[in-house]
Amino acid sequence: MTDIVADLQWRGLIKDSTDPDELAKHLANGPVTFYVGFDPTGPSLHIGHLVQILTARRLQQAGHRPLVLVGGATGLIGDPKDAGERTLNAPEVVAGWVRRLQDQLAPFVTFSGDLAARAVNNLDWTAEMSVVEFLRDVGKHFPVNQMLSREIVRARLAAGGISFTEFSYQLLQSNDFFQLHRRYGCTVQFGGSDQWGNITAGVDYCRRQGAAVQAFTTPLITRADGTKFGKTADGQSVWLDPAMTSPYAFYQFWFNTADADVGRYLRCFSFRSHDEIEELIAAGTARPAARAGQRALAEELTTLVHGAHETAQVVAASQALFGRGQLDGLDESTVDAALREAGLLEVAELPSVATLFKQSGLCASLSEARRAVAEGGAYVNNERVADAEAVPGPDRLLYNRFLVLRRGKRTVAGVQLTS
Ligand SMILES: N[C@@H](Cc1ccc(O)cc1)C(=O)O
Repeated sequence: MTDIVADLQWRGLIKDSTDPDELAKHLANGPVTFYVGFDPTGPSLHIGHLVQILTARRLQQAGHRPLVLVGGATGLIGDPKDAGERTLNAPEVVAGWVRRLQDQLAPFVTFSGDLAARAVNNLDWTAEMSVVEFLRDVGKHFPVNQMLSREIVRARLAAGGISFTEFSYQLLQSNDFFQLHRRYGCTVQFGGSDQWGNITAGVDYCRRQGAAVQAFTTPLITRADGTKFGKTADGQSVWLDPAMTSPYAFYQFWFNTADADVGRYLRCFSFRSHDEIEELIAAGTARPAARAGQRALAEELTTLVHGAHETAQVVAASQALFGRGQLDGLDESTVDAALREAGLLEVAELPSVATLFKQSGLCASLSEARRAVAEGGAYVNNERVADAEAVPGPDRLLYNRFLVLRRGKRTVAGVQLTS
């Protein structure tokens, strides 16, 4: 067995733990069944969940058995958050999200072999519990004064209050840990650092009933410049669902990682060896402009989440857009996503090249556009434009609707003919 705790520590993936030495010993002693839970609060997981998803994958690769929980019950209740009371979602909606999240999580772990993962849903043991059972068997173990001292509860009380529903959430998550211990011998729970309160409540609850369990959290991923991790340049969340965030945008998100962050992100997200990561970091320090670390990170994560074909497409598209490859070989969906990311001008009829360069924002005025053409720095579909007044013919359109405009080496925009 590899020393997974040392590896996780090297990668900066352990924030809190019940006891790091005990945890290391426990995980060194043979296969351990562990769990991590996700609540269905929407139709897709996002990049903020990736740390937990990949930590589960790492633990399985290190010889442990994952229980991947999607909270069909807890998703109906809502984990209290700073922003205030959540609105309850309809049970059918939550059930649909449970299925989507289960499908989304499945590719990251293996469901066969000795260490086969298991998908679990806390609705299976929560729905059947009666109120009397809940209050007698679970509630009796939870001192309200301790629950009140939790940071999130204090914050919510100070900000006006919290419903009994959300206040009770931690009892459900605690009961999950105990149920998974009883049913499958689960002895470790981990989650994001915001889960430490729920997780320690569960550890206490299990231990009171004689179950020897341990837990840890992964840290919140931060950016060196203080802005929130997980948003694209234009402030959109980065979702794992390709219909919500295109693989192209997903790739660009990683590719745009700041030099100050890339070393930390490689450790935390990449499955490369420590040596390979150190080499990429050293290469980045020597030649930051080559963005070797960013490229490696973007390729690896896009492949993990969207597969090799999509990754090859987005890499080809990001090169082709900037004149370093063929536009012809790209899938229509990739062209669409890439141009949307670059900025897409929609027109009902094609005007002159100069007008396109102005309307797309690549040039500030028609005279600037004419100058760009005269200087040989204006391209349509990677072909240098000779005549600023010429109107591109329909034969120039990719997939009968797109044009790629480029000014110089770096600035690209798309045109879509909408008629
Ligand atoms: N509370 C977790 C999800 C979760 C739900 C149930 C559990 O047993 C564990 C985790 C979250 O909001 O992210």
